Order: sequence, then structure tokens, then C-alpha cells
Amino acid sequence: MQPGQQIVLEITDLNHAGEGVGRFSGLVVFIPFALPGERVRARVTEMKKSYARARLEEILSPSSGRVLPPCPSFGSCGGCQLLHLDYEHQLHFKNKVVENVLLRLGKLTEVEVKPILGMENPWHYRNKVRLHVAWEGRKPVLGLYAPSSHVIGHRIDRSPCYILDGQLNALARVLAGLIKKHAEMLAGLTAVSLRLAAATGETMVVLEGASEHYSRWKRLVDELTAAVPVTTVVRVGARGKEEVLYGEGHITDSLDGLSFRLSALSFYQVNPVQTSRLYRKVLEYASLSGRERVIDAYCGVGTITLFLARKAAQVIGIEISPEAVALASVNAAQNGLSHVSFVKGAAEEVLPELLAREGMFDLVVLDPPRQGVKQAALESLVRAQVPRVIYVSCNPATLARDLGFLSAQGYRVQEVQPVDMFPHTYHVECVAYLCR
Ligand SMILES: C[S@@+](CC[C@H](N)C(=O)[O-])C[C@H]1O[C@@H](n2cnc3c(N)ncnc32)[C@H](O)[C@@H]1O
Repeated sequence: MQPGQQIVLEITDLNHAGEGVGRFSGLVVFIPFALPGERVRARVTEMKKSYARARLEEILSPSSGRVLPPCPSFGSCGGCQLLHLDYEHQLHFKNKVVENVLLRLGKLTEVEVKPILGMENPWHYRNKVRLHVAWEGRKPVLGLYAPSSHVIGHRIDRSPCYILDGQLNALARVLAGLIKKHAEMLAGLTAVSLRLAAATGETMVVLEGASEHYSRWKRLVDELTAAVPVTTVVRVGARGKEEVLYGEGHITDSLDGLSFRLSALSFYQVNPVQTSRLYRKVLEYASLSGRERVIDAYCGVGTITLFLARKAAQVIGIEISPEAVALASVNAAQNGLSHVSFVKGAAEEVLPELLAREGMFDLVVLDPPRQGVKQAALESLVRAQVPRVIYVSCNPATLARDLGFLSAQGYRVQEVQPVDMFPHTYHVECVAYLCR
């Protein structure tokens, strides 16, 4: 086999990124957009020692799960990878990814992986989008990047995004028109993020970029806020410095009876329907009686912390971002939860200190970024013999690595519940429950 060669092969699997996997002359071949059960013709694009990559050219016999992608940008936009696969098959694929990775990377042979919690309506679910501004000569174009590139793959003025909330699609269209109209004033604008608080309808627009002429961006803000309901507009400049251009600089959402203030850079789950199911699962595993002392590590603006606090005696949140910690404290106060506190710092430093200094905690919740939990934090759980741990993860590979470590150190992984937070993409969220 060599680059440029045409090959015909059967697709037997999908890899973690949703690409078709087959074999040719004994070598594994990855083919984006090919599906298991298909026989395809493909052209080899890359050869490595242990695998090859190829471009799909013709589907000789299609999979029963293949559907026509509704979005005209599918394939050229980096947002969705699975729009060609029907939703039931997507859910099945995600369950398999989790099972395989727990076995392969975590060496966990006896873990029960529950059937993934899918969405009843898996469309227009996202409450946030980051749109890039690409300058085609002097003309700015607003859209989503193509896969692994800095070229616009989906222009938001031409067609809506099928996984983005309808209100944000409408806002994005108006914004794209205004950006084109005011092109000469917007030098330096690189990206625009839109966020919706789905329960309250409040919206935030975040303009990103560096310019010597920010004052000129004001025209855009004036016209935008006159044309569509926008709650606040913020500019984020170099080193994450925020400047409020309109409104208060934050929006407020509510989830299961709790309200959360969010600012331009706060982490907040992007799928409100599934977030509620995810957090309820955490609460179910926590099975709190009201007497427990709990730590919520990687707590963001205090979302899971406050869910837990309604049922626990004490909850301490740990978070590295000072802005998120400040919002978490505001959120605790505005929900009237006074037995909650937050510590600013890295979980790998704060968690060992808290566990050594503050006596026994009944439960630790972990919800790290994609890199997973640092070794020092995991070791501190083992040392302190924390009886129960709940691990929320957006990356099955690091989840498997960390569960593998904890299970070798005396924890038993009772159950793993995948939750489909990101339909039509290869991403999968999980909640794992562990006991000593
Ligand atoms: C996946 S988010 C979870 C936030 C929150 N639990 C939620 O559901 O909204 C991960 C959070 O961890 C924070 N973070 C990243 N690295 C950290 C570290 N080393 N120690 C503590 N927090 C960290 C990020 O700022 C982010 O708020």
C-alpha cells in the first residue's frame, strides 16, 4: 500500500473520533465518514508504520445506519462528525467507545457500563457557540472552522447550525450581517462567542480580539442590541481581560431550581437538557442524607457544588480560575446556601491539603478538564481513604486511566453512566461511581 493508491475494504468499526476503521493487507486503515458494515472504495492519503489513512471515494454497500446529513456543511465543518449516522447507532457507538477504553486503558474488566442516556430531541441543543472571523481580503466571514484548520468550514450567514439553539442561530445571522456591514471598523476582531441561558432566555455576546480601535466596535454593539434582544456584550482582549460593552457583563441561568450567574469566560455545560440529567445522576450516586461533608473538585461556577449542597451538611468547592471562584460564591449566596465555601487553587495542591487538614470527608466529586485528574490529587484520595468518589468526565481515555489507578489502589468502580451531552459529535460524557 502507498499514498495515492485506491483500495477497496470492509469497515468493521469506528475509532474514538468516529472515523471508519478497516484493514487492508493486514494494516489498520482509518477512513473518515465510512461506517461499520460498509464496503467502500478509498484513496490512501497517509502511511505510518502501524496504520494508514484514506479518503472515502465511494460507498459500494452502505450501512443500515447511514442517513443523509441534514447540514450542507457536514464534512467541511469541524463541529459534527456523526451527522451521517442515525441517532440510535450513534448512541450504540458511544457506549462501545466507553466500554472499550475502560477495558483497554483502564484494565477494568468487571465494570458495569450503563446504556448511555440519549436525548429525545438531539437537535439545536447547544447553548453556546464560538464563531471565528476569517478575513477574506477586506471582507470578514463569520463561521465555524473546518476540521483541524483555521479556514471557515460553515458560514453561519448561509445556513443555520443544526446543533445550535435556534435563538443563537438567529442572533448569529444578524451578527454576521452587521460584521460584513462594518468590516472597515472591525480590524482585529478574531472570534465571537454567543451564549444563551436557556431557562431565562438571557444572551451574552463576547467579542474577541486585539485592536487599537475598540471604540469603533461600539457601533456594532449599538446596532446589534437595537436589532435583537441581547442581555450583555463583553470584549475579551489579550490575556483574558474583560471589558463590558453593554449590560452588566454577565447572564443568569437556572437549572433544577438553582440560579447560576455566568460571565464571559466561565465554564458552563453546553447542553442544558442533558446537564440536568448529568447532575441528577451525580446526586443519585451521592445518595446524601444531609449529614455528609463533601468536596467538589474542579467546581467551575459552583454548579455541582450547589446541587450537592441542598442535600449535604457541608460542601467545599475547589477551582483554579479566580473568576469562577468569585462567581461560585455569588451563586451560593444568591441561592441562600451558606454551608458552602470555595477554595481557589489547583485541585492537585488543594485537595491533599484539605484532606490532611480538615478531617474526614464522606464523598469527593471530581469533574476535571479533558486532561483528567493529576496524580497528586488521586493519591491524596487513596491516602485519606475517602470512602466514596464520583468522577464526571468529558474524556473517556483519561477517565479510564484514572479509574484504572484508583481501582488498583483499593477502590471499586461500581458503575459508569455515559450521558450524551454532544449528539452528532464523537464526544461522550460519563459519570463514574467508586467506593473503597
Ligand atoms: C469540566 S469543568 C467542570 C466545571 C463544573 N463542575 C461544571 O459542571 O460546570 C472543569 C473545571 O476545572 C477547572 N480546572 C482546570 N484545571 C484545574 C485544576 N488543576 N484544579 C482545579 N480546577 C481546575 C476549570 O477552570 C473548569 O472550571
